[in-house]
Amino acid sequence: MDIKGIPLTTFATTFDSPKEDLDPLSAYPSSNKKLKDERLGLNEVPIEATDSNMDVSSGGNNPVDEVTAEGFHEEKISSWIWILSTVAGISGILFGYDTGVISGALAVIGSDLGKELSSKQRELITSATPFAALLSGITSGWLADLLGRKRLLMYADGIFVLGSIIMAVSKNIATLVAGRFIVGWGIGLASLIVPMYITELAPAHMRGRLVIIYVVFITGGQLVAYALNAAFENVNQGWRIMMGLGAIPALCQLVPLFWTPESPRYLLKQNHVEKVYKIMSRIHPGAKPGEIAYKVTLIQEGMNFGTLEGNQFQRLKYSFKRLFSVPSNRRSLFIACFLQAFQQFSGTNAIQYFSAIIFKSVGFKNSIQISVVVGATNFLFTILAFMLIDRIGRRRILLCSATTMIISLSVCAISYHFLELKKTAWKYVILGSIISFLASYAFGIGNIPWQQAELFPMEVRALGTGFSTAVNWSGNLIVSATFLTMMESITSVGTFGLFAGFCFAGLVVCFFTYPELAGMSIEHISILLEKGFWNAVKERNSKRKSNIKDTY
Ligand SMILES: O[C@H]1[C@H](O)[C@@H](O)[C@H](O)[C@@H](O)[C@H]1O
Repeated sequence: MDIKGIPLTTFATTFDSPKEDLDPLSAYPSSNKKLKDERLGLNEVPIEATDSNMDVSSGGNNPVDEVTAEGFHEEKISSWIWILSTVAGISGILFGYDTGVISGALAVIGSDLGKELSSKQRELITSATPFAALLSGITSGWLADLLGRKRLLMYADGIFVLGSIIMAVSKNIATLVAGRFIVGWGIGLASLIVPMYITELAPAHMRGRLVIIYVVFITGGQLVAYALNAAFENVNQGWRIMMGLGAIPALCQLVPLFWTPESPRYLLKQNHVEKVYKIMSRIHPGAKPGEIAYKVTLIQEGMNFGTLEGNQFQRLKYSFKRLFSVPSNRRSLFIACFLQAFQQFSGTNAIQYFSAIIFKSVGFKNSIQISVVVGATNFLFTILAFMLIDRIGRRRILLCSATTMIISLSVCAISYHFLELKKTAWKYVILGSIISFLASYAFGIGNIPWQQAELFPMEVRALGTGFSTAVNWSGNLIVSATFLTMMESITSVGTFGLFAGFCFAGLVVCFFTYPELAGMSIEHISILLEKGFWNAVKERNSKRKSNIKDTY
């Protein structure tokens, strides 16, 4: 038996393990911890050919002996990985579009649903989407393990289409709320699955960029929505078109999804080794068959196989137990949830969703057009993060961007103080500080929390990211539902000052708990977190100084 011409015994002879001799994926018997750690790069030595990893049977010409940790970085990666990440990322358009379009739609809906909308009804229509996303995030993690990432994404598209149609044809408030709820359910599902799917597919050194594709689509979707809000401002029943348009990206994604493969890590969990082998060979066209088998082995070793036996309920129970009982999993959960909370409590969506109202209230006449500029800033700086994240690293980007967010929000709060003293020129400082806040936000905390799946080992990944996705949507709901009330009760100075305070707390916590994860294989991250937050941070800082890279 062999895989693509590589005798499976190649790997068995490597480790002298008669028990596992027919399975390349058992090339690293768990008992041989030192050797396994070395092969996984945990002993911080580049993997080099030694007598013990040479294939004697192939006359010492084993492709494995040419594999070094550095070698994985320099090999050719096919453009297919970009196509797959882009197809998955399209869900981001739906997320961004549906969260961005509502403010414009509510502004023009008038009495089209029978009578003028009250504030309570507006709130209900707005919050139905984040509320449903929160519920689906928290309840659907296990579905990603049961049905697979790809299939669930296809269901999410079906849900989007249904929700968009219901919203477009709604005749009363209840139907519109139902449509918004259905769309929100799809958004919650997609925001759970897409980052996980891309993370599980991506080679370590480009994972940051590939996951950000999703956020580029989110912010792109928001920008399109703000532009349409401005364009449809005076169109009779135009809000129906705006809502219905959401179905188009969903349909555009559904078609190519039929040809998209399932996540290799999910397939491995289902024991579809041959399929994984094919996917990996396509992603790494330059790699030799032995190198591919080696990569697969590394992934499988890190996935802790055999622990997810039993029926669905037992597995869920097991995952749940492991998530909360294993210290490194708890740390992963803390970081993932904290980053999502930091993102939302920075006040970003209060500013984005209500930007037209904010700018109108400080004295700008063309406030809807200015909110398009706000959306464009978010989009452009997400693209900048996309270009730089794998080079600069997540931690450095995060700490820098959080610092400029704090400064921008503080300047904004101070400017409101002077504006209240009737010094109207300060409105330009408010505009500048809000744009600078969003630029810094988009460059760092706007995208890094969506790297969440890399924090969790396979056995708890779906559940863990389900929780952190739910934190994102709860934060979104709380901040957007309380922003206007806060502006009234604690004033604009107090509100922006409070967001600056949240960001300061976020910066401090990230400094002590969030290690640099760029370039690490996802199987290593939880092993790193076993050492504790601060030790992990220190270890990765010193590793980056000595420029030690990781394998796939
Ligand atoms: O990462 C995204 C992005 O930053 C969006 O602009 C924001 O509206 C979302 O809430 C956030 O999750």
